[in-house]
Amino acid sequence: RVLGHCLRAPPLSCFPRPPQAPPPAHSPSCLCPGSLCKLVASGDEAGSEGRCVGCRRYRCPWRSEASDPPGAGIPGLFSRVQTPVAAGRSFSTSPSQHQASSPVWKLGRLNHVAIAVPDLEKASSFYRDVLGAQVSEAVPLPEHGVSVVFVNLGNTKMELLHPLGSDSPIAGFLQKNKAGGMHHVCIEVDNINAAVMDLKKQKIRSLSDEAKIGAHGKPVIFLHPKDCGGVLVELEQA
Ligand SMILES: C[C@@H](C(=O)O)C(=O)SCCNC(=O)CCNC(=O)[C@H](O)C(C)(C)COP(=O)(O)OP(=O)(O)OC[C@H]1O[C@@H](n2cnc3c(N)ncnc32)[C@H](O)[C@@H]1OP(=O)(O)O
Repeated sequence: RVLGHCLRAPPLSCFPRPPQAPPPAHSPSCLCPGSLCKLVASGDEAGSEGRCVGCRRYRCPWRSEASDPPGAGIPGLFSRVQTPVAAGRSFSTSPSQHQASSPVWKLGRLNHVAIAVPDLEKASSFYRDVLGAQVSEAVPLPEHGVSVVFVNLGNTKMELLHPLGSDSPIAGFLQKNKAGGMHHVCIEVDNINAAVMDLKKQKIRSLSDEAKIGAHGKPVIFLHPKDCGGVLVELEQA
């Protein structure tokens, strides 16, 4: 029910399939038949918006690639012109809706989930020694007022944040949340400047005038949690 997940199967079980799997056969967990995909590809099906009705993928293995929209199928990037989830569920998007907004930037993969921690060594030890994750050394980032430890999870990362310096944003957070807790999520975008301009038009406030270089050496910008459903969102240039 989430963009990129199969509607008819447990999430993530539809695609990608194992590399060795023969593509044409129907996956046991995906009920997407080739005929549906062809209808979608030719634009005959209401709500197609260029995606497979069955598995919701632009690059459904059962459909022709001829009608993929620009940018579709780039690993990890979702088109900005995709239908909101609610409309997608009802398959009601018309082609004219699809063309209404130009895709100036695209949302990508989840880069990391950041956790504010009162004790960096204790938190590192939990992820490394108890959960068995691969954990980095602590990295000081004075320009952000934090020390950071990265926990590698394979498909994404966690970022353990501890205050550094006197005016760290994490210090205030930990005053309110003594045991620590989830601080922000970081999502990649393919064009951070276009994203910030577009979001500004939509009255989503950025927390700095321009992007700064973040923990991975790439431009990042934070969006106000009050404009993002109560979640502090960091955008990072992919
Ligand atoms: C290295 C880099 C990277 O990953 O690349 C990083 O992570 S740097 C990570 C550290 N850097 C940042 O966080 C930079 C962006 N953050 C900020 O500018 C600030 O921390 C704000 C998010 C604006 C919060 O500012 P401040 O603490 O001064 O204000 P405040 O405590 O009064 O909070 C204002 C309202 O926002 C809420 N609020 C505060 N922090 C929040 C958070 N992390 N998640 C969700 N809501 C949050 C508060 O509960 C409050 O709501 P109520 O009014 O309802 O009580």
